[in-house]
This record gives sequence, structure tokens and C-alpha cells, in this order.
Amino acid sequence: HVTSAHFQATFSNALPVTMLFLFAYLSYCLTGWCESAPRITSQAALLRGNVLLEVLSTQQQGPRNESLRALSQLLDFGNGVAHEAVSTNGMPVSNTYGSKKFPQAIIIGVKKGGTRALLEFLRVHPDVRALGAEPHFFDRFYEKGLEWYRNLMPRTLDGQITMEKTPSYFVTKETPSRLCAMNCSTKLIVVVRDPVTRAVSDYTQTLTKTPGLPSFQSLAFKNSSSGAVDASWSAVRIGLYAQHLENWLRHFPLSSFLFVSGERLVSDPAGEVGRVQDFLGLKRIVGDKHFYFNRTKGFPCLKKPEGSSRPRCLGKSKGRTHPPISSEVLHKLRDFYRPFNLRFYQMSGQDFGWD
Ligand SMILES: Nc1ncnc2c1ncn2[C@@H]1O[C@H](COP(=O)(O)OS(=O)(=O)O)[C@@H](OP(=O)(O)O)[C@H]1O
Repeated sequence: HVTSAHFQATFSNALPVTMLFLFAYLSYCLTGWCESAPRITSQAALLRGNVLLEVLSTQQQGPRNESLRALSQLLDFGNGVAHEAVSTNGMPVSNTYGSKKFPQAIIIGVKKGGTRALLEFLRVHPDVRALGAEPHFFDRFYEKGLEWYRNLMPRTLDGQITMEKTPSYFVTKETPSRLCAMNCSTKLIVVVRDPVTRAVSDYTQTLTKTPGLPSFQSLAFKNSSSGAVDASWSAVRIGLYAQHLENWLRHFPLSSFLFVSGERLVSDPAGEVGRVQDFLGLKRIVGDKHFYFNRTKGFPCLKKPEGSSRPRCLGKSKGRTHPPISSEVLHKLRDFYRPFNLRFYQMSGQDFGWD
């Protein structure tokens, strides 16, 4: 009889070897060689890695260790490479199908609204191809030129939509005119979330990167909590949705926008993604059956994300625990945002119910 401890020890010993094997295989692939490699070798590496991960994930109690996480990331990448490099009839193919196009739809905001979740949910759709990283073209790298931007995009076939997400676009003054200069018919998606929670989420992110950061309260108000709200602090400023939208409406008609509720994206992901698919003119393929609620994470997760056969939640930086903020401070911020929220509801024609 193999005991659980035995089983785990055996597979744990195989972990470094498998990771080494996978690293070698993926380096090989990145130089373009795996297209001519014996498929049996490369696929055996991935298969072995996938099985190992599956077993260790179920055996391991509590949080996964670092090497397990590294193996998981390596495999996601490896599975993606294999997916790209091998056609269904088993013949190796080069990644030259389709062409790189400018995005027809962009998730332009808002920071901490739930933009990563929405993009990952949409990527499940076979007619959506999206850039994984945030390119920041229209706000940071505009001088690199449009061809640089187009070249970053994944290849698409006819009928597929190219997408990217950069949440800072919504609040950068120059972005609307620059984006319109590229294509004024680009569809614009904005995931909005209660500006008060969004500000706390933004602060929480900065806090993880900057230990010793002053308190939320001291940054949100000009003097003490009795003072006025400091709208020049970016965590507060980003939540002035009506003001940012006004800037966009100088260049794009309202019909170019879809406003997604960050709250509903958590409580009813299939419903919100359904609206987005309609807006993009896509068949409603991503639906209830693609999601499950992970009670440990406290968020909906995907049963089968793009390029992977395992269920997956977003990473640790999504769905962080927020530090406690006094109800008095939250109240004052809520009062501050109320008129801006009402204006935003009027402009967008949607009531997000934040008050
Ligand atoms: N399914 C799912 N899983 C995990 N997290 C989810 C999900 N749906 C929405 N969210 C919320 O997304 C918030 C992060 O937003 P963004 O991805 O837009 O952040 S970022 O601007 O790209 O940094 C993140 O904010 P925090 O909770 O403050 O971490 C989440 O509340």
C-alpha cells in the first residue's frame, strides 16, 4: 500500500527534475526549435508536468509552496506554447496563421475595477484573442508608434476580435484623441466599481508595494478627517468617473462605450460577460457553465481558462483583504462622491447603486 505521505514524497522528489525538464523544453521552444522536435518528447514533458501538478495540488494541504506555483506558471506557459505550435492533425505548424490587427475593443478602465477578471473571462471565447499584459501604448509608449503597438497584438483569424486592457487609459487626458486617431470606431469597455471601495483597493495595492505608507485617512483628506477630501490623490481622483467620461465624450459617442458593473462581475459574472459579448457582437458562448464560485478565494473562478484544462482563479493580487478603514472616513468619502456618481449615472444612463 502506498500511503499518502509516501505518494507525496515520491512526487515531490520528481518536482525539481520535471521543472528542469520543462525549462529546457520551453527554452528550446522559444528559440523556435520545438516545431521540429519529436512531439513525443515535448508532449511527454508537459503531460508529466500536468499530472504531477494535479497530484501535488490535491495532496498538498494549505497554501501551495513556491515551487508548485512556479511549476503551475511554467505549465500554463508550456501548454500555451504547445497549443500554438502543434496543429490538431499533429503536424507542427509555425505561429503564422492570421495577422496582427489593431484592437477593435479595449478595456480602458478603471484601475481596480475588475478589468483583469473581465479580460480573462472574455478570453475563454474562441473569437476573442487578447494581449495578456497591459501595453500602456496610448499613455506611456505612444512615441513608439502604431506599428510597435500592432506588433504586440496576438494574431487573429477573420471574425476574431483583438483586445487589450490598460486601465489607466480611462484617466489619461491624451488617450481619447490618440485612440480616435487610430480608430474612432474602437469599442470601449469600462469596468466601474464603487469609487470608495475602489480607492481602498488602490490604496491596498500601494501599501503592499510601499511598507510604511501613511494611513488611508491621512492621504484621503487634506488635513485630518475633518478637512476636505484631497481629490489630487490619485486613489480619489480616479473615482471621479463623470469627469473622466466627459473628456472621452469629446472624441467618442456614448454608443462606443459599455459600462460593466465591477460588483455584478463578482455576483453574476455570466450576466455581465453576456452583456459584453452582445456589445462586441459575439455569440453568447461564455456563460454560467464556465464559472464556479471558489469559497476559499471568495470570488468566481474559471473552470477552464484559455490555454489550460485546469480550473483557475485569478492570482493573489486580485481579491486582496483590505485594511480596516473607519466608518466615519468611508462616510465622508461616500458623501464626497455622491454628486459625481449621480452625474455619472445620468451620463451613462445606468444606476450602479453605490449610494
Ligand atoms: N473573479 C475575480 N477574482 C478576483 N478578483 C476579482 C474578480 N472579479 C473582480 N475582481 C476584483 O478585481 C479587482 C482588481 O481589479 P483589476 O483587475 O482591474 O486591477 S488592476 O487595475 O488591473 O490592478 C480586485 O480588487 P481587490 O479585491 O481590491 O483586490 C477584485 O475585487
